[in-house]
This record gives sequence, C-alpha cells and structure tokens, in this order.
Amino acid sequence: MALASGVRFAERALLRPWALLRGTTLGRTEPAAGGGGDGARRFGSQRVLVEPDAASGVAVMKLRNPPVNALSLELLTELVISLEKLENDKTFRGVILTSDCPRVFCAGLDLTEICGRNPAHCAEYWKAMQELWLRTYLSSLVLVAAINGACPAGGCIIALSCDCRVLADNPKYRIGLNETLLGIIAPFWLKDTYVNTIGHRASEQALQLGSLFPPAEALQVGLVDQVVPEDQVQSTALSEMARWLAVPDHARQLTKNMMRKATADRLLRQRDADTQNFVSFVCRDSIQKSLQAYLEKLRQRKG
Ligand SMILES: CC/C=C\C/C=C\C/C=C\CC/C=C/CC(=O)SCCNC(=O)CCNC(=O)[C@H](O)C(C)(C)COP(=O)(O)OP(=O)(O)OC[C@H]1O[C@@H](n2cnc3c(N)ncnc32)[C@H](O)[C@@H]1OP(=O)(O)O
Repeated sequence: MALASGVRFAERALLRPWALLRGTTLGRTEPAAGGGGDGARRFGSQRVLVEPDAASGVAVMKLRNPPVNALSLELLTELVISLEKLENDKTFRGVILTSDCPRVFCAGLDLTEICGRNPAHCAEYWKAMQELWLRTYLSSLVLVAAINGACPAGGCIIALSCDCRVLADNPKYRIGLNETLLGIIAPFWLKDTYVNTIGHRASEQALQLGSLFPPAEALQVGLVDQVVPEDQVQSTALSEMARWLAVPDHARQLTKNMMRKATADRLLRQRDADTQNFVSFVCRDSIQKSLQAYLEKLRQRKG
C-alpha cells in the first residue's frame, strides 16, 4: 500500500487505545435491520454503532451516547477503536460520521469528566481526546461528517477533523468553538484546526467571541461544505463520499497527509506538555467554579 511514510509514522506514534477500554462491549456483531449478508452486518459498541456496507466500502458510524453525545472517556475510547477497526479492514475506504441522538450531533467534552475530578483522571481524559483528534485528523479513510444536530466545541472539532461536512438546515443546529463562553480556552491544536478550515481572521474573531454559527453563517464562513434540508443529510453525505472516493486512494491520502501532517506533528511533539497544561488549567479553583456554574446552568435550562 503506497501510504505516505509520514502517515505510517504518525499512526505508529499514536497511543494504543485498548488500555483505555473500560466496561465497553466492542466487537459485538449483529445483523442490521432487514440485512442479510456480511456487507449488511453491523458492529460496534455500546456508544458507537457501525453500519458497514462492504459492497460500497463505506461504513456509517453513529454516535449514541444519549442524551447529547457528550464525549465521555468511554465514548472517546470506543470511537478510536471503531475507527481503527475500519482502517485495518481494507474493505473500507470511507466513513460517514453522524449522530444517533435526536437534535444533537455532539455536545463536546463531557464536562462531568473534568468537573470535580482528580488531576490523574483529567490527564487520562485529555489524552483520550488528543488521541481521537489525531486518529480522525490523520485517518487514511475519507471521513464525511453528516451533522444532524447541534455541534458545539469538541463536537465541532470532530466534524472539522473530517474531510467534508454536511449540515442539516435547522437554526438550532449551531456549530463552532464556544470555549471562551465557558471561561476556558481552546488548546493550540483546536485553534490550528479552526484556522486551517476558516482562515486566521475569521478564527481570531470566532474563537474570542465563542461564536456558534447557525447553518447559513457556517456555510458562509466555510465551517461546513453543504447545508441541506434535514431529511437529505445522509443522502448528501453519501453523494459527497462518492465524489471523494472517485479519487485514487494513494494520491488522496498522500495529499491529505501533506496538508495535515505539520498540524498533527505539532501536537505529537508536545503531547505531554499539552496534557500538563490542560490539567493544571482545568484543575484551578477558578476554572472549576466556572465549569460547575456552566453545568448547573445547562441542567436548569430545559428545552
Ligand atoms: C493558559 C491556558 C493553558 C492551557 C490551556 C490548555 C488546555 C485548554 C483547556 C481547556 C480546553 C477544553 C476544551 C473544551 C472543548 C469542549 O468541548 S467544552 C464543552 C462545550 N460544550 C457545550 O458548551 C455544549 C453544552 N450543551 C449544550 O449547549 C446543549 O446541551 C446542546 C445544544 C448540546 C443540546 O441541547 P438540548 O437538546 O436542549 O439538551 P440539554 O441542554 O437539555 O442537555 C441535556 C442533558 O445533557 C447535559 N449536557 C449537555 N451538554 C453537556 C456536556 N458538554 N457535558 C456534560 N453534560 C452535558 C445537560 O446538563 C443535561 O443534563 P440533565 O438531563 O439536566 O442532567
């Protein structure tokens, strides 16, 4: 396989995720509804449902961590493992990432993983977050995000790590990095991903203001590639996938690597320092107070 040596290097450098796996049920395989042959069998875990279609080489990966697909340690781990499984199976060339939870694609970091937790837990959690970003950002597969719900913060980062984004046209489905509104700061690699997607000036404004863009604005600023009626998100994602898969894999993969490697390498070079920064930052009393207050506000706000 003519994969770039840089891709291989980066993949080797990534953490093995198995050690993180706790209480998950990965590897379960069951027939898809109405399905028969191998190509219609689905697999996955408690929080990630994978519907593979061997004939087309495309799998649909659905996040299902209700109510809002908050990125718990378990969800992060299961996502990494499911992606790795598809990458290692040469039948698959593309993955459509979407949500199984109504109205929310992904609510970002699970704030309960970093509120009132000890530094060791926060460090373990942040390493898992770094791992998911590295895996998705450098994936050799074509990743299309079918964004069928709200997509703030860490949810936006997952979407931005994909190659292409299709967003449902619903004003409630806003997308962006709103960290500053929680009193926290996007780490440099989230910022880099943003800048790589929408450019420096737009990122400078959006990051400081914590902007969450409704669909039309998200399209205008370049955060998403298409905005379509809600019932056309999956079919549009499939059409986009076909467009990307029409390109020979090796040429596309080498080009993706050329575009993304420097950004990923920046984190790979300073992963430990980034983890320490994160832990010392979020464990500050003042930050813990802000996060607690934000969580409380979320719990009280209904509808
Ligand atoms: C000097 C500095 C040096 C170094 C810096 C180093 C590192 C940087 C530091 C930190 C970086 C951290 C990066 C963070 C990225 C993130 O992802 S932060 C998370 C941000 N997420 C959000 O703000 C989303 C919040 N949620 C919502 O806006 C809504 O829930 C949403 C629009 C997604 C859905 O709305 P709705 O359908 O109405 O649902 P509810 O709001 O009613 O929520 C249902 C229940 O879910 C709980 N919940 C929601 N979001 C989260 C979450 N992110 N984590 C945990 N729990 C969440 C909510 O409380 C409800 O719970 P309840 O049913 O009431 O118990």
